[in-house]
Amino acid sequence: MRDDGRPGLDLAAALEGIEPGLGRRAVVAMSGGVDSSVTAGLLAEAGYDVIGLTMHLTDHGQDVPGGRTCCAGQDIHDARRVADRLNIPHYVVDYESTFRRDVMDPFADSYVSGETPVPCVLCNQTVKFRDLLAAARDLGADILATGHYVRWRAGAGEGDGPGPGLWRARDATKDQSYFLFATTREQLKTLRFPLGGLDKARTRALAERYGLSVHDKPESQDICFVPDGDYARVVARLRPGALEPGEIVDADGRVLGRHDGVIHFTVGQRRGLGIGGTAEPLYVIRLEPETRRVVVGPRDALGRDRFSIRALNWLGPGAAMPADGVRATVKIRNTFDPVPARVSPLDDGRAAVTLDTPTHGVSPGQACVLYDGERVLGGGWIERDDSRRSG
Ligand SMILES: Nc1ncnc2c1ncn2[C@@H]1O[C@H](COP(=O)(O)OP(=O)(O)OP(=O)(O)O)[C@@H](O)[C@H]1O
Repeated sequence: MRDDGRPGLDLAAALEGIEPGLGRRAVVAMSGGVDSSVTAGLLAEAGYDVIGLTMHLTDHGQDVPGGRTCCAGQDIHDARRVADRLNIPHYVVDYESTFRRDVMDPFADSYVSGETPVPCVLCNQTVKFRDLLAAARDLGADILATGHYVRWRAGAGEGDGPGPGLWRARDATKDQSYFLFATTREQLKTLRFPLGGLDKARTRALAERYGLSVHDKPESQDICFVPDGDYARVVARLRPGALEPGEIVDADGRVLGRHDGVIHFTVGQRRGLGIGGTAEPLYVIRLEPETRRVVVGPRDALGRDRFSIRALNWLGPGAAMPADGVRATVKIRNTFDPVPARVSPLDDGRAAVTLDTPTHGVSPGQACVLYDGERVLGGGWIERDDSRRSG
């Protein structure tokens, strides 16, 4: 493949990791954004017979001024224009009810139960890599590609795990591996992520090179169905009973104030507690939805070095996590740097995580993703620690 000579645009690097298409069929999940549009362009250029699929997921947030919603009218229109420009067929699939059932409802229930969920993982796990993957196979696809920034590599043979694995994106600032930890090996056999070796500037340069109108489209929001960031409003709409008031207490159970619903809080939060006048700043230490209590304390009380995770998905060497556990670096939030830990398997697909040093911000419902350097070893969901209760 040639480089077109523009500064910073190395097409050979962009196509690294993409097997030659040779007329094989690729379905591309096209959101109407620049990333998946360039993914489609790259695969067409690599010789694939490309079909674009856009999922209609929700029109939630349409009423929010300036909000870009996923899969709403404008995005479908953009995806269609890109497909026209690339001269590939494009279809829209309606997954609104499954998105509601498998992503939005669990998102709301998770907040109601005092957790801080990561709906993008659920969306990848269910809507994209279960339903869309099945649709792609029905269309005769050899591969399903998305515009996620993560690197896919075929298994390197013995000792390296039975099948393909995931590595962090070359561009650390765009890396989406945290949101993809739950992808199974079976799904990975068909999935490809052609942007894993690119940075965003190169992706935009490629979009221009392909003449795509979306080349300067703004980045999408963190959570596509909460375009203005007001997740509590979305939860309240889905679960009208969730806005029950309660008490803000310290670790000894002393009442310091009142709140209008645990869904407004997340572990580690400092702002918006509405309890001024304390000697030192207070943080949310724990949420107790059963009693509708928000437990607060000094920053020191936030530090935790042990917790458990559930629904462990293993992508490291071997078929499962070694029985005596692994050393890994673990990311407990997408925005946090990985920290060193020991992770040991428990029963029922759970694992015990022991951090080398206590860390702030361990939050039930968030994903804990395990890495060996750049390689994703897998991950699970952080569980609530029910051994601690306010007095
Ligand atoms: N509604 C959709 N229909 C089809 N595919 C989608 C849709 N939403 C997301 N995807 C796929 O999932 C990938 C990651 O989604 P994410 O919401 O993180 O978008 P993004 O990183 O902003 O990418 P893009 O620029 O393509 O929108 C997209 O690149 C695309 O391949």
